[in-house]
Amino acid sequence: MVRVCWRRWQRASSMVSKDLRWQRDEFFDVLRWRRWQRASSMVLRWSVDEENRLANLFWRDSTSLLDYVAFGDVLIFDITYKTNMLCSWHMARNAQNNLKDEELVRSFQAYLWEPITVNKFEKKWEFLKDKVTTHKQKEWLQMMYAKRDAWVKSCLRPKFFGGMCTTQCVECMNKFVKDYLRKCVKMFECIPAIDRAIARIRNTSGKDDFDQNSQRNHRQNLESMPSLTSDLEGRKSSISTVLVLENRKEETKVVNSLVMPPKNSRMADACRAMKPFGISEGQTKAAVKELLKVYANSWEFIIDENYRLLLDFVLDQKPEEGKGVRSKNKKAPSYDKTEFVELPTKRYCTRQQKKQALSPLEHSTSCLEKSPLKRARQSNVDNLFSDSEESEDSQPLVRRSRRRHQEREVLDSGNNFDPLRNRNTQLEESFNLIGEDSSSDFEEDGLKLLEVESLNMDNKDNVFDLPQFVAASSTPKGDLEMSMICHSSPQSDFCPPHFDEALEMVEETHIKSCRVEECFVETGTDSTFDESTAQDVLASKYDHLSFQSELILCKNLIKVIPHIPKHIAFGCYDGLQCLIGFARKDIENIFGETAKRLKVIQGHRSSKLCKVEAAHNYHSSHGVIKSFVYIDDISRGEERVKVSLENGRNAEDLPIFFYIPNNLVYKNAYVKFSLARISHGDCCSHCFGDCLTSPVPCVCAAETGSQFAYTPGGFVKEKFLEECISLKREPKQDQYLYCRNCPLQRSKNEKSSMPCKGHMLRKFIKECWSKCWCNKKCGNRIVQQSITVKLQVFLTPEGKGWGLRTLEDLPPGAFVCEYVGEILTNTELHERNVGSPGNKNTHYQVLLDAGWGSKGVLKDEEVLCLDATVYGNVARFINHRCFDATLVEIPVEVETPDHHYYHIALFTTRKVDAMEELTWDYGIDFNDCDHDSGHPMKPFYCLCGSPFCRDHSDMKGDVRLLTYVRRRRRV
Ligand SMILES: C[S@@+](CC[C@H](N)C(=O)[O-])C[C@H]1O[C@@H](n2cnc3c(N)ncnc32)[C@H](O)[C@@H]1O
Repeated sequence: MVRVCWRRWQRASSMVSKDLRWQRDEFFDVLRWRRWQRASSMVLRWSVDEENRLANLFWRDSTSLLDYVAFGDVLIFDITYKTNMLCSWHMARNAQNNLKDEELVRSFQAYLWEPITVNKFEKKWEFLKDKVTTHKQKEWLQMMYAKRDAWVKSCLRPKFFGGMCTTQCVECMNKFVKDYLRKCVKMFECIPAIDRAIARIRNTSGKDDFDQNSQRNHRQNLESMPSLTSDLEGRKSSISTVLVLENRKEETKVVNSLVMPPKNSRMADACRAMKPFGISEGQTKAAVKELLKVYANSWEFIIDENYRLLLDFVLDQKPEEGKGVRSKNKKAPSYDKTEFVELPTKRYCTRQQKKQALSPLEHSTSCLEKSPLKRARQSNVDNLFSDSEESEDSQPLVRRSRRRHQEREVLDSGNNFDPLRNRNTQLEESFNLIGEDSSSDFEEDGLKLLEVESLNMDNKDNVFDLPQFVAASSTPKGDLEMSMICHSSPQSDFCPPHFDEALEMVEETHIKSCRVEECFVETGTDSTFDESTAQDVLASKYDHLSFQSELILCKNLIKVIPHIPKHIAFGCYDGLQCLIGFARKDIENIFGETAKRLKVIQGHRSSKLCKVEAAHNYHSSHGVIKSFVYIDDISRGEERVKVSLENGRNAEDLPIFFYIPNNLVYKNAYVKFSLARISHGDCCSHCFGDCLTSPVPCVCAAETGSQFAYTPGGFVKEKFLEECISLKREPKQDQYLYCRNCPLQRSKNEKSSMPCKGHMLRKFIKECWSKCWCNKKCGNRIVQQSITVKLQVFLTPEGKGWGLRTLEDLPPGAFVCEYVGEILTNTELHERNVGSPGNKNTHYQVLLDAGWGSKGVLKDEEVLCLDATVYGNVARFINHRCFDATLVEIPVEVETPDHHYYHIALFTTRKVDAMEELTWDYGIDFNDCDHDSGHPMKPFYCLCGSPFCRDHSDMKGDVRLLTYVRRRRRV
């Protein structure tokens, strides 16, 4: 049986002949005249694109609504029809012809059938490229990628397409509807034509129903009487005279009175049936009375087809006539009639009622909740019901923050392909057009619909505790990550902070330019509840967020927020070193066999966490009890290899910082690498497989004189390494660049800014990356592979604090690690340091000044530096050594050829033995008395021990002595 109901016509404007611009007023005049005069229960929504052409059109009538509630059927027109869009069905077929590799075809087709976000699309595309084995495959995929604008838009999640999310043709329906449309038909001619097609379908399905019913009735009639239907009535009328028919009707009434349920129960049934549509008992009764008058007190027409007549009757009441149809206290929405042709509907119902409306379909409703896609549909049902105004007890859809981001997006004037931005613009347009509260309009994105109670600041204390700690960061790829850690003692009525409020808070304090495209809540608990109880508690707390399906409960705090840097918290407990925040299981993993010998102090009774005496006491050779701290992996799995920490000498305070494997953008830094925004010009389409094996080096090698900087073994080539080292060790005057308007001096805000002190000209390496067509294991991707060397943080004996050493022998030119931290603008760094007493932060700050002076005046947001004080990786432990350091830093471009942002990669300068300390020359001028060199790391008394040490300060000896004494005392 074909049921047709919601009709959504995506890109319907394409039906208008190309040079004919969309004449909106003309169209709506026609609509008003043709349709809206007749059917006041119609709902119409549309949005227009930048050129004022119709982009989306959606309409439904009362029958469609009934059908949708009952069957969920939607008619979608082929959105690829006469557009530049590619049909996914045809694409899938072409993929088979061109790729000729089952796995590759399957991966490609996944794009077509699975809903996806822009970022995920780009990320997944990388994997696809990795599977390419022939040039033909590469060429075809390259072509499809270039044309992605024409097909991926419709795969983007999550648009409501009535259960469909691709550009696939609805072949059977298309074929049917096509017969009703002529070529180059105008829009306003098109709609009646489609209506005719729909009417035909309904008629056919009605006839099918009739035939089926008749057969059944016939059988039933043979057995018993009570199967009188309107169909039977119809048949009677066709074979009887008027008189005979009247007699039959009288007989029918008598039979009805015998077999039909009593009047009261019929009325109650009718009220129950109308309730889901927001029609009150009073309204139903009034309407039934009217109908009974018309139909000579016969209920059969009213009951027929699930009270369809009754529903139509109630809905078709004009507002002024609709006694009781609309509740008195509701105001009519103030539509601009010139824009919005007719009141879209007369249905008003509460969300509660909406839920009830679906109660006959309880089973399917419960399924809806489980599936995001279905939930999207559910939200559209909701919106359909509430299309003109919100009922009193309905909850506003909170979209403040997201909309704010959308506005920003609209302002953003990048020309690159960004379907999401276009979509948002259209949506905003549609809101304006309709001129009603956008929160009650149809949702473009069911998955993101946040049905959140509106925030009542006055009542805040009762609603939630403010988060103890909020951290936000955005990755260079544009993702926003936010972490909140709250106390959750079992006694308190714990409620997680309001999501929207927290988002706003973070936005105010941390983020200026983020886009929230996806909201997933991942949460966990450290409570003593068992997992399922905790799950229930959290689910109930987050119930108002409608996030149930995304709620992920993790067993312990370590995994609470998996994508957020982990805080390695160390502290002192009764004079012993403690690790706080580790689960017992993790401690056991770390300490393995020795865990049994550790004194594990159970932490708060509320916690699975335990405080661990990490100081493993043992007797030294002198009979002194010493403590030994060993941590298996300070990166906690963020790196590919474990990075251990060992403190075998004394109980020095352990470092406190958040381990991050990649740079984070703090606030204003202009580092936005959304994959979707990188243009073709910035990526190398000649790459293929492993670029190092290619006879002709790809464009990425241009930076290093058309030769790759790496050997096939993954080391920096000797010659290039030598050049980098000598640039660093013996810089010549002509190797310095001077800015016309030095940002370092500028940030000091002094009236008479000092001239630039010069920035060293450095050699860059350009690596292939995600957008290139080589595979992930391409030899020209070394820094991106992150750390592969076994490293250990240890306490230096000379008094330099913590240091880093290698646990394996390393050849010259080996990549050790990247210096990772927060990316700040120089102004932000300056502000941060001014606010920190004694400039404590400066120990971990590095400038990204390799390209300064080569271009014109740098804008503030392009003047960048890294701060690893709070967020950093293992490189923050690398100490300085004058001149003959074991490491040299080489700027590496990965995502962008623009030199204002790059990665600081550290490579060995020579062969380094296992257990040898890794050092690099910070480039500090120790003799700069004013500390005005511009280097963010302020000079210290250098204890590098190099024969070429540049620090000739007399104090050095005293510092060494002090350190020695301090250490002796501790021991
Ligand atoms: C990037 S951190 C290196 C890690 C640091 N040692 C720690 O414990 O975290 C830089 C700081 O380490 C210390 N440092 C590094 N190299 C040093 C050296 N050669 N002599 C003395 N102190 C040094 C200085 O305090 C400097 O500000």
